[in-house]
Amino acid sequence: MITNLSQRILRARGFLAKLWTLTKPYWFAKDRVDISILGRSFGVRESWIARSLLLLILALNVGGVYLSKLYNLWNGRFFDAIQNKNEPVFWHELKYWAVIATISIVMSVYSIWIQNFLTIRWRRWLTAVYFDSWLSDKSYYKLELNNSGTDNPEQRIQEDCDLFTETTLTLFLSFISQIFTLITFSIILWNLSAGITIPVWGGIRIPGFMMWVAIVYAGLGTWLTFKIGRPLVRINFDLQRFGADFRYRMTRIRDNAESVALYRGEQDERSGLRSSFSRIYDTFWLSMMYTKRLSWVTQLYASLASVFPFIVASPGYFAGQIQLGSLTRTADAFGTVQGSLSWFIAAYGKLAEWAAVIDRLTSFSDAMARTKVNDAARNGFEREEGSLDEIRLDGVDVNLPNGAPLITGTSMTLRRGEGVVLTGPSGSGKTTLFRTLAGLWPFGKGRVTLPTTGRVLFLPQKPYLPVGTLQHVLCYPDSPLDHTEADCRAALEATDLGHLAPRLAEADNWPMALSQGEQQRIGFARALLYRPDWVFLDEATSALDEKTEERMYRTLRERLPQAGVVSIAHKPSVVGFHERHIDLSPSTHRIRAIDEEAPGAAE
Ligand SMILES: Nc1ncnc2c1ncn2[C@@H]1O[C@H](COP(=O)(O)OP(=O)(O)OP(=O)(O)O)[C@@H](O)[C@H]1O
Repeated sequence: MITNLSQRILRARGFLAKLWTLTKPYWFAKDRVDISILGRSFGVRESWIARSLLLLILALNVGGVYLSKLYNLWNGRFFDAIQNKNEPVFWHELKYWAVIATISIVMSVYSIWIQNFLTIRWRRWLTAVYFDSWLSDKSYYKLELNNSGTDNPEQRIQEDCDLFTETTLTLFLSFISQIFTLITFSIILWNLSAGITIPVWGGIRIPGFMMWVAIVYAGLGTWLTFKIGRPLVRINFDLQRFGADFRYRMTRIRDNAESVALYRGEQDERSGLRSSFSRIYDTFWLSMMYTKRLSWVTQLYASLASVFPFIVASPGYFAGQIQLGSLTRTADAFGTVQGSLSWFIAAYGKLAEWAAVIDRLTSFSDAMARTKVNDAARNGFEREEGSLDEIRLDGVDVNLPNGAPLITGTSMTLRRGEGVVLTGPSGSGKTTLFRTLAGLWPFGKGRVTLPTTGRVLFLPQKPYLPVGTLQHVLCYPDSPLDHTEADCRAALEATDLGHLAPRLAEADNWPMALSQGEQQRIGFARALLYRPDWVFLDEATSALDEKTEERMYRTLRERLPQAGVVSIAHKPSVVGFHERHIDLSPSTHRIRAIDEEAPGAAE
């Protein structure tokens, strides 16, 4: 479903096609949700709920237009009563007004409430589509690896999904309601125009005269707005992007607070933040300039609109052709028709922002879809499904993204239950070989045979500690509910972290609260809980003293005797904890694997 959306957006050409591909799936979504009515629960399609809510809002809007029509008629009666000094009718009409106003207020309040309810449902759905797509097939990783040019996915998922759903509904509903208004009031204005004669050449009568004036007036305003305001679309796009970049810089500082503090990097960060904000500042200036130009037009247009119908219709009034009530009704109807025809002008700012949001969301989907397509096409490795007990590399070349060779012609067999250590100079490609085994690295060729079943755990030098309680951190990537508190305590004890056991239920900023060595031992504790069939350790004991390192490896091997243990290490001490040693060292201009125990296995 998710990938489908991205693929469809990728194929869609043109703004409207992209808009439709982005909008349609929710309104036809097959997902079912439970709703509870009078204590009974029903499973209903999300799309049916969405359509029903939309219909309800439309019905309220049509009701609102009908009330405006009643108000227009009331306007005529009310001002005629004033002109005729008819006090009883005046008070009667005021009571009538109070009823219309009350109904109108109740309808508006509920229309807004239901619209908000629909917006948050749609936003929840779309946001889930985006974060599912971002998390699936490791897109979040590949987008960064491929340097896809997609900036700040988190902003697109959080802010753009919000803006898209809210603005689409607001614009659509206001557009539809303006169409209803336009039809209703065009008829009124057309009929009222019948009484108006243009005082030239002895008086000319043009059917629907005021209606034509409104069309010309609104057409002129729309054309001017479009001409002047067009650059605002691009400017809004940039403003959102620069805002997200600025926020991201600060997030990086927070995430690396300790390093920045130790380096005393505040000066550099400050100038980075300044220069990042200066882009926002400069772009905002541009936005101000165009908004000012646009405001000249829209303000003049709006001001003129309030007196314009009086000016055009006044000759009829002064000539005694129409009453004061008809004049005010004509002005009201003209204002409403012209207001509907000027929808584009009023909505221009929002439309510009909306176009930018659609562009950002669709380009994000494009990038995800492309990553998935390209990854499949570019991945030169032949991946074969093997038994749980063996991992094999046959004639594997690992390249850099630019195609330069990193490891060439490597063949090796890793067996479950055995410990293998990979060593080699810094930059020789050890971590990249791990990435290849994890299916993250697409650049290269050769046959990689991996088990399809079983559990695999990678322990990097700096383990990832998610936000949450210590138990959550410890159990990751399992759920904290998958392991009992007693198991977690035992895992902590086994990895010399017993002092943390009382804090299992505590939520803290764990990357800050734990030392590097403690974080690495959390990795080992995880392995004990996760019980993988294969464990890959990438310098996972670099921060540990030799004794602790030995204890960790011994515990790991004793507690998980069936697991294949594959380590990358620079420290010579680690070699002794493994049965085999593979050296990834440069030989002439190439880097190749030498399997010490099975020299024939290496090319
Ligand atoms: N995403 C990437 N894009 C471009 N080059 C990369 C990327 N990742 C790694 N490299 C390059 O690949 C080479 C091997 O990196 P790798 O991390 O595999 O080395 P390593 O042997 O694990 O090094 P170390 O022992 O220092 O950790 C390095 O020259 C590195 O710059």
